[in-house]
Amino acid sequence: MPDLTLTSVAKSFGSNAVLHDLDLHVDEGEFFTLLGPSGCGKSTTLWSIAGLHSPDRGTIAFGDRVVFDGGRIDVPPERRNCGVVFQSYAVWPHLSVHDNVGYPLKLRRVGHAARAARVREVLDLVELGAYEKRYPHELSGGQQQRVALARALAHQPDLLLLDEPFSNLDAKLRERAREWLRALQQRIGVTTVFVTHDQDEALSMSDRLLVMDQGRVRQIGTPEEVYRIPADEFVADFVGTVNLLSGRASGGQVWLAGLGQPLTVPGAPDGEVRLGVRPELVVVQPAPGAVNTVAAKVRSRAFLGDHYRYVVGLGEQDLVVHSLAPVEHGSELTVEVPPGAIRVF
Ligand SMILES: Nc1ncnc2c1ncn2[C@@H]1O[C@H](COP(=O)(O)OP(=O)(O)OP(=O)(O)O)[C@@H](O)[C@H]1O
Repeated sequence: MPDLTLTSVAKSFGSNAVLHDLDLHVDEGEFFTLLGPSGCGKSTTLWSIAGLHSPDRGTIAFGDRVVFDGGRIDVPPERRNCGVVFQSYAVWPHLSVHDNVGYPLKLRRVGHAARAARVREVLDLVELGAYEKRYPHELSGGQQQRVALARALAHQPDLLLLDEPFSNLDAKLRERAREWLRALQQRIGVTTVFVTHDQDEALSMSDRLLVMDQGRVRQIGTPEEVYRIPADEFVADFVGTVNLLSGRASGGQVWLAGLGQPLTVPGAPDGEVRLGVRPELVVVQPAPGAVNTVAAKVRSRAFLGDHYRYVVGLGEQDLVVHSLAPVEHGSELTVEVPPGAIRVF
């Protein structure tokens, strides 16, 4: 399986500049996710890799095979050897499961016997071995989506490209489909680029992910890196929930408006600062002697099954806190904002 490299890829549609000199590298066999809000350019990136869009500039290479280089090289999609699955599975309604999956092989003039054997092999891989003779309307949404995946894998693609493949599935099915697809990808080891705007999907499935905003890379990292050490406010806010607090720093102490005591924030540069704090890292009812303990009033409380979500007043700002500890609405409590839980932006 080749790796994938995009260098300075730029793309505009008319006056709308969609990709700005995008650089990315996907390792061999890696599950790499493009994550970002609607319209940020994820699909345009994926389509450029597949050869369905021609960028204005830049290079795209699969291993050492350059498939796009400015105006000089532009290998057509059918010769890039990608397997692509779109949001709408686009299985052909008039073809049986067998013929849908065998179609890319037929295009490549694979003989009848070899084709039938490979179709059986990939249908077994996606656990649809018993459905070969059925037609798409006789399958559930999840099964149709697996037919689309089998079709994308039939010709042993160099790269698997998935554009929001789960968005038509309901929440429960989507969760199962994630685990199943990730396990399958690991088993066959195909280099995969996955597009989603769903942070849970990106965090739970990826080896690494790229957070994108308006056609630019905000951060590339493992799920843990992106969640725990977000590069900026945008990433912190887009991936997970974060409290963004404004304050004034002086000598490693940050004063928040309306709070009668500073928070200790080692390394905070003097002047106006923005702090990011994950709700689950705030401690309710801290141990005696803890640093950064403050009195806070519970402004709202919601029970979410596996934890409570509180909004507490921290000076003039709100702080969202996730905790297992039951506390009454309106009560005064002490919370701890550990220095290690604070990111300075
Ligand atoms: N064929 C096209 N012609 C003109 N503009 C396009 C075309 N395809 C995409 N765009 C524009 O490019 C921008 C990026 O679109 P793209 O589909 O890549 O975003 P996305 O991040 O995949 O969004 P979504 O999650 O909604 O699919 C949008 O402003 C979109 O309107």
